Amino acid sequence: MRASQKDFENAMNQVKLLKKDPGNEVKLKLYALYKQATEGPCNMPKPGMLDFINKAKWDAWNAIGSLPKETARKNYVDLVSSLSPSSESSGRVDKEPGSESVVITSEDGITKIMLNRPAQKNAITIQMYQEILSALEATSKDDNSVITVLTGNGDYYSSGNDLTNFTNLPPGGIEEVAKTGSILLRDFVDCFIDFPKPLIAVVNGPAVGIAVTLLGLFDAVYASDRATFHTPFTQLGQTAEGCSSYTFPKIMGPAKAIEMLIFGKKLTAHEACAQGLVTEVFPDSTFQKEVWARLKAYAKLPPNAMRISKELIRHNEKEKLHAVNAEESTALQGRWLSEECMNAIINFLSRKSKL
Ligand SMILES: CCCCCC/C=C/C(=O)SCCNC(=O)CCNC(=O)[C@H](O)C(C)(C)COP(=O)(O)OP(=O)(O)OC[C@H]1O[C@@H](n2cnc3c(N)ncnc32)[C@H](O)[C@@H]1OP(=O)(O)O
Repeated sequence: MRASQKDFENAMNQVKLLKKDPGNEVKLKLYALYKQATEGPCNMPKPGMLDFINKAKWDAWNAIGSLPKETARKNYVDLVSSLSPSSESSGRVDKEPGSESVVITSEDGITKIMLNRPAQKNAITIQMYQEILSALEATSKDDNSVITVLTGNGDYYSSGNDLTNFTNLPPGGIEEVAKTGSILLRDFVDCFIDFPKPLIAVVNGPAVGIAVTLLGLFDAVYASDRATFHTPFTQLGQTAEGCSSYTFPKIMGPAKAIEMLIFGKKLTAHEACAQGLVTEVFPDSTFQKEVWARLKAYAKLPPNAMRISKELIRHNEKEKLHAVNAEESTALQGRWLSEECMNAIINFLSRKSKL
């Protein structure tokens, strides 16, 4: 059966109302069929290899070859209807409660900042960096907030930087991404260096990259025995950040820090605790119960005494930490433009069909 122009237009509207993201592969198929149905065979010059998104779109469209417009229109309508059970097309586009990527809650003097992209292992997007930064700024000024906790929802604490942060190229290209990324990274880490109240990491599962390095700036790190600590910077053509080039050698000595930061050795929770990166490890079965009971008790301690003690312990290091952060952010800006880094990201994203 043919699909009419009206069917095609309805299908286009239905796509906008889908509640669930159909995933990149399906979105590329939809794009390609739409272009074929409206313009015919691919007529655009092939985008450059670093223009990830446009290249993926071009590849998808070009792969359809000379499929007739009529057939592309029908395939588009069929594909949309396979994605749209009747409950999907009710027209409501409200966000489901709890669907935010960063969930911030406050109770009993504890501000909890929870990374909430469990399906992506809590990989941190640009928007999430900004939201965490704003939450830290707000909670540092909130008199009702005594301690602040960063944790993850699901089986991971966080898989670190979302590697697709590098693929959505603005008009200024990869250079602009590297420059704005470096500024954001510096501001983000500065905020952890300056945070005035007790800052606790509740590491509920594996941690990767920046989720690990930042731990050197926390006041206590409680980990489930399921957690692991992995900084595969060299494998990604990147370099250390989060002040870890300074804090890790101080915490665990240069020999152990180098194994992690240069060679990408992954530590278990017990190993990280033995190295001084983790304060205490708990069995996963009782982790949440034990840790939150302890944090509730800590949050009842006199807040000003805790704040002043933190200042006494940390203030001598602050200037040094800001300088290290600036250096690391500049080094990474250069790394993000390197072939080593591009190839590593392309490898990850192609493995995950994200290109
Ligand atoms: C402003 C910029 C600041 C930058 C600061 C610099 C920071 C640097 C870093 O943090 S470097 C570390 C970067 N992270 C990684 O290299 C980890 C990459 N991910 C993995 O290696 C694996 O996904 C895993 C080991 C975390 C988990 O493996 P597995 O259990 O096999 O699950 P999947 O791989 O199937 O993952 C499920 C789902 O999540 C997506 N995903 C996971 N991590 C990331 C990520 N870091 N970036 C983007 N997407 C990620 C993965 O693609 C899967 O998605 P899919 O289901 O395929 O749609």
